[in-house]
Amino acid sequence: MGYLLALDQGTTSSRSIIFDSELNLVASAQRPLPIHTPQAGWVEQDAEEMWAGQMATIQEVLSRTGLLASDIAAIGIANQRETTVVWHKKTGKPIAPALVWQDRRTQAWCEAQAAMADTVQQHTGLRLDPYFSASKLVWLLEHVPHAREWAKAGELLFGTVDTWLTWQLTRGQRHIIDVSNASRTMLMDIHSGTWSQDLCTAWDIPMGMLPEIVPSSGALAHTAAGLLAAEVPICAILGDQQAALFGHACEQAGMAKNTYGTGCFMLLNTGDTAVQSQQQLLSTVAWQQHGQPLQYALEGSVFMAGAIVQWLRDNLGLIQHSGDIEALAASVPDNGGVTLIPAFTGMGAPYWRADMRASLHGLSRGSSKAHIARAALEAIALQVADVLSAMQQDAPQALTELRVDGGAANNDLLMQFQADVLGVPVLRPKVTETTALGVAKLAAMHLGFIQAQDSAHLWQLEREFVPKMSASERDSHLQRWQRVMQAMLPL
Ligand SMILES: Nc1ncnc2c1ncn2[C@@H]1O[C@H](COP(=O)(O)OP(=O)(O)O)[C@@H](O)[C@H]1O
Ligand SMILES: O=P(O)(O)OC[C@H](O)CO
Repeated sequence: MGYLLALDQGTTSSRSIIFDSELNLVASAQRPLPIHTPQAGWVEQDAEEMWAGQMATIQEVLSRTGLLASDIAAIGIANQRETTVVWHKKTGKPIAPALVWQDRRTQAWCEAQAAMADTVQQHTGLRLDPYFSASKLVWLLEHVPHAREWAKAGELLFGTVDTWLTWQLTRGQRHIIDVSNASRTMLMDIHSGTWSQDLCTAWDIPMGMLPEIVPSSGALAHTAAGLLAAEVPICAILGDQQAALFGHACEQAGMAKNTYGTGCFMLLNTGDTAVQSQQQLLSTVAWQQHGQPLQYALEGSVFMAGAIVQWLRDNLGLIQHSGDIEALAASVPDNGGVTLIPAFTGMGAPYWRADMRASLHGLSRGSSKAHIARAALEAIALQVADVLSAMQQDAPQALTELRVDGGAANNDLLMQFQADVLGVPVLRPKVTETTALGVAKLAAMHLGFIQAQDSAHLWQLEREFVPKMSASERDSHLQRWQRVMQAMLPL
């Protein structure tokens, strides 16, 4: 008894991580999660494969530690957000593959809804964009044969990945979504934390298929009898980026983190105020602890970060492993004039151009794969610089540090360049499983293992990257990036 099991269901992999009651990391298990791109702009995952992989990691981490299910005091779930699953209530079978957050097939639908953009922003804090679940849900209702008729008859259920995992963990007893995940559907009123009847009516979405919105912590559910050797309570659920914000102990307004995973997600805690962005950023629910008011964040979402490295690895074969990019990029002193605009799935914040596609600029006869590798890492950091600059206009308190995590945050060259182009120290913690730590901590707080005032001490610095670049060099990087970006924006 007394251990916490965090499920971190990301786009790249499913992970299960066990922490002890003081939140020391005990063990973890990981399974890659395949991604399918059957058409340009389409990005899918198999929801059943996702669940099977997640369950396998639970069993693996338990058997590796020798712990029993009865030793686990609580499960916390952190998940890739927006990804949309629709399944049959009776059989639990998905009606189609999960439409992943990166999927852009609903671009035309979003364009057709343009007149609703302001209403959407006022109600949900979001931009009308294919990124969010609502357009994906409408697409499934319109394109899967019989889907709308089944949905109207109450035979289908919708969920984001937390809903799907909880449904599986409880063997269909609980159909719930935590409020942070619900805030990413483009169907929730961000101020009240309830489903927007107006938006559901406008888009003909039967509200009966929507899950119950619950706080991010509490006695939310428990695993079904027979699934594990004991029934384990589920005490915390958060979208993975909100979980990382919590894991970084950014619990006070004004604190920010950036996660470098498949995409990059910078979140700034704005306390109990849902800031209406003037800079094309998103307003989102950070979390709601049991019995507490909603807390909010401003978010800049970048669609391609570590995924650029995966593209260089899998599509171009420039490297064998993601981690190899650092040595390749470090083998040249600079980018040799090469700029990569990574709009593989359009550009997210602050551009929001679903119609844009990626390009390589400034290639010469002397350009090598090392220059492209360097341009790729720089593109990750420069997108983050764009987001930070937008954020500072919305919430003008100066950011004095940036806490980082995610797979690509292990790349020292990238982190140094990030500190250089931001002009702000970049702080990498000892526990880089920040997402898992965040949701485990939220569960631990609910159980009383951890007190709010102890939270900050759980975050420990591993390395600080101090800006070293001269102001003129920084300006020249930022200006060149902007010049190329503006030139590549479709008319
Ligand atoms: N050393 C590295 N340098 C750059 N990118 C990396 C490195 N290691 C991993 N990555 C990238 O990080 C991503 C995986 O990070 P992770 O935080 O596990 O992502 P997610 O939570 O989205 O599944 C992959 O896209 C991978 O290419
Ligand atoms: O899979 P990740 O960790 O890159 O996170 C995906 C985000 O939640 C998408 O909004």
